[in-house]
Amino acid sequence: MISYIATLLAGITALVFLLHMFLRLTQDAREPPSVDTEVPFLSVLARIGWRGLSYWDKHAYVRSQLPIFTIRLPYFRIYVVNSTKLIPIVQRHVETISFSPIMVEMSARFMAVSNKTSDIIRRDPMDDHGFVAGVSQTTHVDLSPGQSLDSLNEESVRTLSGALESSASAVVNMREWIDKEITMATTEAIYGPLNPFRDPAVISAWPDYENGLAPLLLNVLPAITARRPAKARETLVRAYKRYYAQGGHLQASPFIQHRYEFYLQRGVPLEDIARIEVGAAVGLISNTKPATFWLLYHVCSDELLLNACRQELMSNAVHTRKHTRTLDMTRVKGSCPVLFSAFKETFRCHGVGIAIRQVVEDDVVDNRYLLKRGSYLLIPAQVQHRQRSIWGENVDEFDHNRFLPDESNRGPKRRRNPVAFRGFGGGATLCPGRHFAATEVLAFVALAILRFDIRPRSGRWVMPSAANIRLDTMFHRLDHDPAVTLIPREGSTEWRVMFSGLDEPMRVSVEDGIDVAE
Ligand code: HEM
Repeated sequence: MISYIATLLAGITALVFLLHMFLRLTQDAREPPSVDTEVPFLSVLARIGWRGLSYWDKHAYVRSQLPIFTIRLPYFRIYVVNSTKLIPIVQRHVETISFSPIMVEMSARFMAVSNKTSDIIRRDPMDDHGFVAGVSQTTHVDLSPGQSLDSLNEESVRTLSGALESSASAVVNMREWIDKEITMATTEAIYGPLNPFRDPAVISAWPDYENGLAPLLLNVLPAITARRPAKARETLVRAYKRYYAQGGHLQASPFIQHRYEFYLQRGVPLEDIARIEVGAAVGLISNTKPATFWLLYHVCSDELLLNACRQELMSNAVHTRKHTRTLDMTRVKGSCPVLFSAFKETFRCHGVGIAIRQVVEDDVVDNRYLLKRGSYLLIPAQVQHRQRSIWGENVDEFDHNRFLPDESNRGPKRRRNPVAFRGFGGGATLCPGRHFAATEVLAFVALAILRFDIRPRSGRWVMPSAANIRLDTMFHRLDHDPAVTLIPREGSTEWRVMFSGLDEPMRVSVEDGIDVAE
């Protein structure tokens, strides 16, 4: 028995020694240092298996304060960028560190397009005239400040305002309520009168699809691991095919029309246009819903913040005429600093997106770190959002005043590094939907708190836990859905919405000049 154990221990020691040798031989000294190498390749696998996606930000960051480090896995490397200084540098290497190859891979897996379309998507992935770059350009144009974005904003806010009209109290599950209204407001604005989300089959298939994105993306034994989401996806694809066949896109927003023309010019068949757009719908609605939930939760659960938001909305953004009140969304966006500060703090505390890129060619960043071709590179937003050196000692608290402009005039403004705010990502893949999403989130919360007292059924607000971070989400997902009572505040008042100024960008990223003064 003793000799058996001794042999086993000797075998394990030899294996660990060999793995260390292999690691040393294959890791270039100029590469970022590798971490979690007690047993090379295996200890990191065990930790990822144990902690899931929270490994990338929580564990890897806590273990290592390195500006950038390497995770060695059996077949590939992952570089994780921690340093705020390195982020803009890495983001400038668009030719060599790119999202395009990942986009190509993802479209084949989770949209399940035909081989023909897969080939079209794969064409020139790194070229400005390639498919991936082309869709991105079209999307950015129609979602940037201008006429197209104005009409999307007006339509979605109008739908929200209609949906939140009520003169009687109601009990709702808060997440379910927000999910439904945000989904309908967004999709009505985007898809127009033949919106596929008017179909109850689409509404009921959506959660299975959205909750199953990770298994669809991973594509390991999909018949077993992704059966439900794949079935839900087919229901959605059928509805989208009907939408295009009936000419729904001809009455839709320029965003949909231009994307449709782009696909047609590239020779994508109708079935696959439907598949691509079902995939794109995730970006349209899946992050706006939890963002709205968390902002409304924080505003309603803090009496001081609630009163401050109501007061500034009433003073700065609401016109009253007899029994009619009009909420001016341009003023909500530009003249309600407390609500806007709470909005950004919500993104700082709950924004958990992990930007993922592939290294397309060997490259050296910041004149010192060698990144090897074929590796992946991650920029976890949570690492930035929890930097004590940037956000201060109260980094772990929700401080709704954190982003208030400095009105104290006590000398020159101290500015925090705005790169550390990554609620909408940054660089070449900065979220093009940020102006639209921000307008919608603020509109929902403003209308909800002006029209209702929102009280938790349990008697007190309890912060929902959101332990699970998932591959497919940019925001904390809730583990349970709190029940609340909506009590109308002014029964006889008629509410309207308007935009007194159009073409207004939202300053929600470093690229927009976000204000993060202290
Ligand atoms: C609160 C809501 C939203 C959040 C938190 C959010 C967050 C993000 C983030 C973090 C990225 C960057 C991903 C990366 O760098 O890898 C991104 C990209 C993107 N988002 Fe959003 N987003 C939201 C709403 C929207 C909406 C409403 C749309 C469309 C109308 C949209 C469309 C996109 C697209 C198309 C990209 C990819 C951009 C590219 O590759 O060029 N997003 N989003």
